[in-house]
Amino acid sequence: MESLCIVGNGGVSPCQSFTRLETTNVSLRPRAQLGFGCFVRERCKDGNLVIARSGRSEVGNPKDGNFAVENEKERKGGGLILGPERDASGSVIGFNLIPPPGDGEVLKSHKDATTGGTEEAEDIEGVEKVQTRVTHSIVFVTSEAAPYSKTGGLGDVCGSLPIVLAARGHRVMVVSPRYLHGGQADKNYAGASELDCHIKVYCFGGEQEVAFFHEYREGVDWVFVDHPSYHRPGNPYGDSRGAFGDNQFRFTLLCHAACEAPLVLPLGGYTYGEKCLFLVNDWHAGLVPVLLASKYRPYGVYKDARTILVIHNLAHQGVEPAATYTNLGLASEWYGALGWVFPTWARTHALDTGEAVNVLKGAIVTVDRILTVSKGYAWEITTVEGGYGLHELLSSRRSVLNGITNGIDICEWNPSSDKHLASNYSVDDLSGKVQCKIALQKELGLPIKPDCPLIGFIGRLDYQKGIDLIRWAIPELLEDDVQFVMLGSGDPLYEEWMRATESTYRDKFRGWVGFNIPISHKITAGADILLMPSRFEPCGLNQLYAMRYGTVPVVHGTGGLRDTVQAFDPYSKGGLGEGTGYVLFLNTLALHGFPGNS
Ligand SMILES: Nc1ncnc2c1ncn2[C@@H]1O[C@H](COP(=O)(O)OP(=O)(O)O[C@H]2O[C@H](CO)[C@@H](O)[C@H](O)[C@H]2O)[C@@H](O)[C@H]1O
Repeated sequence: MESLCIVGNGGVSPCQSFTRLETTNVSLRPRAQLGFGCFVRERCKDGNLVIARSGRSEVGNPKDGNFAVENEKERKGGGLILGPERDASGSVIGFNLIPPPGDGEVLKSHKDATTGGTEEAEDIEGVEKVQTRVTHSIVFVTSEAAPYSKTGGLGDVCGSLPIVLAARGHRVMVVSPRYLHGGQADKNYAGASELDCHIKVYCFGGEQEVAFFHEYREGVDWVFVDHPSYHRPGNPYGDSRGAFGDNQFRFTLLCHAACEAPLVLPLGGYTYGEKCLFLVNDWHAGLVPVLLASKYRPYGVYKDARTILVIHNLAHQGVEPAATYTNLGLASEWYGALGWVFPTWARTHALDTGEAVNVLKGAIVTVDRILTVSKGYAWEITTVEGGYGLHELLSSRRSVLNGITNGIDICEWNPSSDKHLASNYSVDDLSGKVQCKIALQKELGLPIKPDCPLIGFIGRLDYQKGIDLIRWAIPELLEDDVQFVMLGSGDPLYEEWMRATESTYRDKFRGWVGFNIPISHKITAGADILLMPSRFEPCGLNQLYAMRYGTVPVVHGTGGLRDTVQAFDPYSKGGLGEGTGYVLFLNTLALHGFPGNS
C-alpha cells in the first residue's frame, strides 16, 4: 500500500508509524484510511501536524470534488476546457469545465510545481509535505464540531477536516452554535472569548440578536454563534423527550449568522470577506446557499463566493410545514427552491396536501457542488432506495455530485498513544490489545476470559444503524461462548432493550446507555469484532477506527462500509487469505424491518 505523509507547520516529522499502524490487524490487513479529500492527520510528538494521504487518493482531481484545484483553474482562466461529463458507465451526462488531462494532480515535487497545479509536496526524509499554492477562505457551517460539540460522525469530521485544510495554507473558519447544556461539556467552550460584534438577523417575524464567540486553535478560526435558544439541557438537537420543537428556528439563526460572519468578523484583524467558499454540512446549514442566492447576490454581495453541500446523512432533511416558509427570512419568490410536496401515500390524512418546506432540497438546488462522504453513498442517494425522496433531484444534479471518503483523526485514534487505553499497542507489538480486552471485561464486570470472542457495537441507537437486527439476533448469538458490549444512546426503546438484555445475560452482554468517548476508545481496542449492521451508512467512522485498532469490522455492504472494508477472501494469496473485515449483505426482510421488531 502506498501511503504519503505530509508535514504542516514547516517542520519535518517522522510519522512512519502511520503506514505501519494501518496494518495493525494481523490476519486481516486493513486498507488505507481514506480522507474526506483523503486526508487524515496526526500531531506528532514534536507538535507538528502531519497529514497523511492514501495512495489511492483522488486529491487534486476536480472530478472528485477537489474544489481548490478547480477554482484555481477558473481564476486563472484558460486552465479549464469544456468537456463531456460522464457517469460511471461512460455515458455523457452533461458538459462541464474540466482540467486538461493529467492536470490537477497533487504535485510530488517543487520541480513539478513550475508547470502548474495547486499543491506542492516536498519529500523531506521520506516524509512529504503538501502546501497549497492557492489559498482559499473556507467557511464550514455545521451543527456540530468536536471537541466542542459532538453527537456522531458529523462532529468528528467538522472537528478535524478544517485543521487539515488550514495546515495546507487555507484560511479556515468553522461556524457552529455555542451550545450550553448545563453540564461538564460546557467547559469545551472555555477557550472561546466573546467578540465585540452583535448582529441582528431578520427571521421568524422579527429581529433576532446573536453574538459571536471565537477561539483560534490549530490554525482554525472556531466561531460560535450565541443565542439563548442554544442554551438548554440535552444535546444539540433534543433531549430525553425527543427533538426540540424549535430546531428550524435554531438552525435558521445559524445559517443567517454564518452568512454574516465572513463579512463582519475581523478575525485576526481582518474579515474573510465575500470571496469565500462555504462548506455547508447537512440540512442544518442548508439555508446558507439559498440565502446567498436570494438575499445577498441580488445586491452584488457574495458574487464570487462558492458553496459546497456535504451530505453526511440524507435521512434528515429539515422538513417542516409549508406555512413555516415565511419564518425563514427568505423572499417569497424563492419558495420554489424549498417547496416540497409529499407523495400521496406519505400524507397523514385526506385533507393533507403534502406541502412542506425542505431545507436540504433548497440547498441541493442552489449549491455549486454536492459532496457525500463516500463514493458508494454518492451513487446510492440517486436511487429510489437510498434517495429518501430526493433521488430524482439528486440524479438531475449528477454532474456536480461526487463522493469523497471520510478520513479519520489518526492522532486521536492511535492505539500506540491512546490515553484511554489500559495498555498501548502497535502492529509491532500487539500484546497490549489483550490487556485492553481484559481491562474492558473488568471495568464492565464481565467474566475475564481473554479467549472468548468479544463483539462490540458503538453508535447512535437509530433505525439507520440496524439496532433491531442486533436485537433480533442476540438470543441466538449469545447461545455461543461470546461476549457482546454495546455503547449507544438515542431511541428510548432500544435504550430500554439494552438495559433489559443486560439483566437477562449478566455474563455475556453489557449495554452502556449514554455518550462516552473514553468507553468508545476502550471498546474499539478491547473488542475482537466490531459489528456494524447499518441499513445505510454514508461513510461510517467506527469501522475505520476498528481497522486501525486491529479489531475486525463485520459490516453490512452498504455505502461507505462497502467502500472501506475489504471483504475477507480466504482463497486469495494462495489460500493465505486477504481482506480487512467481513462484508455481509442483508436480505429484504432484514432491511425493511422484522414484524414486531419496531
Ligand atoms: N454513545 C457514544 N459514545 C461515544 N461515542 C459515540 C457514541 N455514539 C457514537 N459515537 C461516536 O460518534 C461517531 C459516529 O460516527 P459514524 O460515522 O459512525 O456515524 P453517524 O451516523 O453519527 O455519522 C454520519 O456522518 C458521518 C460523518 O460523515 C458518516 O461517517 C456516517 O456514515 C453518517 O451516518 C464515532 O466517532 C463514534 O465513536
